[in-house]
Amino acid sequence: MNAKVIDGKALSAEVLAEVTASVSEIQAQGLATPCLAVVLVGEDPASQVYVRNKLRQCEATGIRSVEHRLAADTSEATLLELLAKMNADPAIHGILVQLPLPAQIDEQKVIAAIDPAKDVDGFHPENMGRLLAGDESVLVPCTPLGCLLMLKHTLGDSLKGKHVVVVGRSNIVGKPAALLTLQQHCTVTIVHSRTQDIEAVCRQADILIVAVGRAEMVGADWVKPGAVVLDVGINRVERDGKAKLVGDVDYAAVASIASAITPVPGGVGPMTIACLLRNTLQAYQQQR
Ligand SMILES: Nc1nc2c(c(=O)[nH]1)N[C@@H](CN(C=O)c1ccc(C(=O)N[C@@H](CCC(=O)O)C(=O)O)cc1)CN2
Repeated sequence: MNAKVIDGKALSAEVLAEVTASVSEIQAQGLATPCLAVVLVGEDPASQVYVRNKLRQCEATGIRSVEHRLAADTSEATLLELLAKMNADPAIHGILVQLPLPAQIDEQKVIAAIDPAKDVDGFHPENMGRLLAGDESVLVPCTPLGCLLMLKHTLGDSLKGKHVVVVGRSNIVGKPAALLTLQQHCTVTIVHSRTQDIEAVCRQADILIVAVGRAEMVGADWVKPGAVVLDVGINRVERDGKAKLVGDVDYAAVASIASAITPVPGGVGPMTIACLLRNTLQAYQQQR
């Protein structure tokens, strides 16, 4: 079998085109423009790239953006003060704090300080709770939402009833990906570093979503022939003396037995940013 490549760049362009059309309509009606505030603390090179791409896509879709770049030694109190100001500003509809944060700042405290209505990352405990309760109007984390859109695009109605195995149990990807696929009537299993015979459990999956942060950990012997594989990992490795980006899945090996697979780069990553802008539009519409 040679897997179909699920093209995240093409699908994210479709999502962004829909956002652009909605923003144009809002502007044509003379309404306020949707606005996203992005906060970056420190100089992490990967975070700088992601933030730059987020701001670029805001511009391309017509969404207004406000950028706050804070020094790496910024105190938690200063960041919380900034968030309180943005929560109170009616011209800002979405707030995003780029993760990871420097060690002196408590990530959970920061996430909890964002107004849930403006939490376009969907990380706030109130939004996580609403997702758990099956509330379909809640803002949900962008990467798992991107995964869901890719699965709907690939499988359509046949997604229902499929056995999804999610590898990884993070709050940002693993747990929400499990809840979103459960909402689509899938049968869901989460596996993690302490799971016994993890390969055997993964081999039962019709759909395998891998988000562990370990380069090429999932080989062909983890995958049932014909399975759909979504690779959320982004790992920078050195191969033959050159820097290379690889996922958590051994792409060449797994593509030979899966029915469909996401590449790295160009798979789930671009969907994350497209879904952020989709969430910003949703937050705007829900605040009106
Ligand atoms: N506040 C948030 N912080 C972080 C999130 C998030 O959703 N919200 N997710 C990740 C980083 N991230 C977005 O912020 C992100 C990661 C990767 C990509 C992407 O497009 N990747 C490309 C490769 C780009 C590269 O060269 O590195 C791809 O896979 O094709 C977009 C967004 C952690 N922090």
